[in-house]
Amino acid sequence: MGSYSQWKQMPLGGVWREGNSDSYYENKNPYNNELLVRIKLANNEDIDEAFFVANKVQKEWAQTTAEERSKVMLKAIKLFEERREEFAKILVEESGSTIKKANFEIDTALRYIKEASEFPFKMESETLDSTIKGKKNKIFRIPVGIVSVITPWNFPFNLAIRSVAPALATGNAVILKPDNQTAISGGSFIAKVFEDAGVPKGLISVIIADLKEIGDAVIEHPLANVVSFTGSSKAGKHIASVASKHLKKATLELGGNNAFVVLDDADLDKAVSASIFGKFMHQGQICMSINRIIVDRKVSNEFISKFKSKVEKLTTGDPMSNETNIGPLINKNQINQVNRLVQTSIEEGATVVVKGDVKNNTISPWVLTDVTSEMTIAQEEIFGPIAVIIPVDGEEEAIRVANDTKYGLVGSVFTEDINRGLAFAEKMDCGMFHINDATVNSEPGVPFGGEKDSGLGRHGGEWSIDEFTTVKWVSIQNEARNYPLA
Ligand SMILES: NC(=O)c1ccc[n+]([C@@H]2O[C@H](COP(=O)([O-])OP(=O)(O)OC[C@H]3O[C@@H](n4cnc5c(N)ncnc54)[C@H](O)[C@@H]3O)[C@@H](O)[C@H]2O)c1
Ligand SMILES: O=C[C@H](O)CS(=O)(=O)O
Repeated sequence: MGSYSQWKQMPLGGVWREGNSDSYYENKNPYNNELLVRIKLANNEDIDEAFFVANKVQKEWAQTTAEERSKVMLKAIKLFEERREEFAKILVEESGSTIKKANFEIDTALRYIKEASEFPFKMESETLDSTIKGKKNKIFRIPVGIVSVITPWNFPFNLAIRSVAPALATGNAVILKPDNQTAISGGSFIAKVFEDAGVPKGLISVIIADLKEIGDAVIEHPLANVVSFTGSSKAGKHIASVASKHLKKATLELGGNNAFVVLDDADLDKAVSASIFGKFMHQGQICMSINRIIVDRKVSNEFISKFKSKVEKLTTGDPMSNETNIGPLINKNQINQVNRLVQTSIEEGATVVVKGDVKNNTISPWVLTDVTSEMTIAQEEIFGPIAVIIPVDGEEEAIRVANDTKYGLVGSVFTEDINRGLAFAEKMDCGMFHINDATVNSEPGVPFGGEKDSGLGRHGGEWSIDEFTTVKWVSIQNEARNYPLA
C-alpha cells in the first residue's frame, strides 16, 4: 500500500479522518488489481458534519477579497505542478489512465484553475435606474453558498476541477463526492492541494461513501444550494428530479453518442489522425469520445484502409509505459459491457475490420464497419476502444444519421469547405461541434455542455460564473416616496 496509506483519511468538516460508516472500500489498480488503499467510508453523520462546517466557513470565505481568492487558485496551480509526477502516477494507478492521458488531463485541469483565478474579479455588481423617483437599484452577484459536486471516474481530476475551482473562486464551499474508484485523484488529493494553497479547513469536504448507505443525502441536504453533476444520463435524470423536488438548481454534464463525420471532400489523413485520438484516447472512456464514425461511401474504403493501418499500430498494455496507447478499462463490468456490444453488433450484421482481444481488464481495439443507425451499438454509449463505422450516401444522410440519437453532446465534421462545415454544424442537434477536428475538445472560456439527454447547463467562462453565483437586488430609496396608502 506504501504511500497510499495517507489516503485512508478524507477531509470531513475541516478534519482529515476516516469516515464513520462500518463499510470499507478497497481502491484497486484496474490494470493489475493491486490494492492501493482500503478506505473506511463516510456515512450520513459525516455528510451532516461536512455541510454544517462548510456553511460556517463559507460565510468567512465569501468575505475574502477577490485578490485573496485569486491567489489561492494560482498557488494551487503551482502546487499541482510541483506534485505533477506523483499525481500523474496516482491517476495511472487509480483510474487506468495511460501516462499520456494523465498528463493531458492535468494540463486541461490546470487551464480551468487558471481561468477560475480570474473569476473573483468578474463578479460584477451593477447599478440600474428605477421607475421610482429617488431610487437606485443595485444588483450584486454573490456566491450561491454550498455546491455539491458529484463526479465520475473517467477524467476524475479535470471533471472535479471544472466545478470545484470556479465554485471556490466565486466564494462558495464545496462538498465533493468523487466516484469511489477515483477517490484520491478525483477527491482527497484535490482537497489537500487546495488546503495547502490557502483554502480554509472545512471549505472543501470529500465524501467517499457507498451510495446504498447515503442515498441522495449529498443532493437533498438542506444546506446544499447547487448540485453540479457529471456522469451518466440515467443518474443525471435521477439527480435532477431529486434536486428539483428540493428546489435546488442542478447542472448536468451527461453522456454522449458523438458522431464524427467524414464528407466526400475531407482530407482523409487529417480525418484519420483526429479519429484515432477522438476514439481511442483513454480507451474511449470519455463523454466526448467518438461513438460513431459516419463516412461518405465515396471515400469510405480509402478511409477504412488508412484508419485500419493506424489502429493496428496502437499498443495496448501497461498504462505506466510511455509506449502504451491503450490502457485498461476501469473495471470488469465495463469489459463485459463492451464485449456484449461487440458481439451484438456482429450478430446484427456488422463486419469486423480489426478484431480486438481481452486480457484481464484491457481490450485491444476493435474496428467494425457496415454498421447501421438501427444497430444497438449505434444507439448506445460504448465507453470502450471499439470504432464503429457507418458508411452513408451523401451529406443529407450523414446529417440524418448523426442526429439519430437521444444524446446531443458533441459532434464533428471533416470537409475542405469551411462553409459546408458551418452549414453542417447548424443542422446538428448538439451543444458543441468541431470542424476538421476530433470530438474530444475541452478548454476554458467557451461553453462546454450538451443538449437532449446529454445535459443541462454549461461549464467554462461566464457560464461557470452563472452556474455558481446568484444575483441579489438591493435598492436604495434616497427621497421620500409617495406611498399609495400613506
Ligand atoms: N458530459 C460530460 O461532461 C461528462 C463527462 C464525463 C463523463 N460523463 C458521463 O459519465 C458516464 C460515466 O461515468 P459513470 O458511469 O461513473 O457515471 P454515473 O452516473 O454512474 O456516476 C457518476 C458519479 O455520480 C455518483 N452518483 C450517482 N448517483 C448519485 C446519487 N444519487 N447521489 C450522489 N452521487 C451519485 C456516482 O457515485 C459517481 O460518483 C458516461 O455516461 C459519460 O458519458 C459525462
Ligand atoms: O468525459 C468527458 C470529459 O468532459 C473529458 S474532459 O475532462 O473534459 O477532457
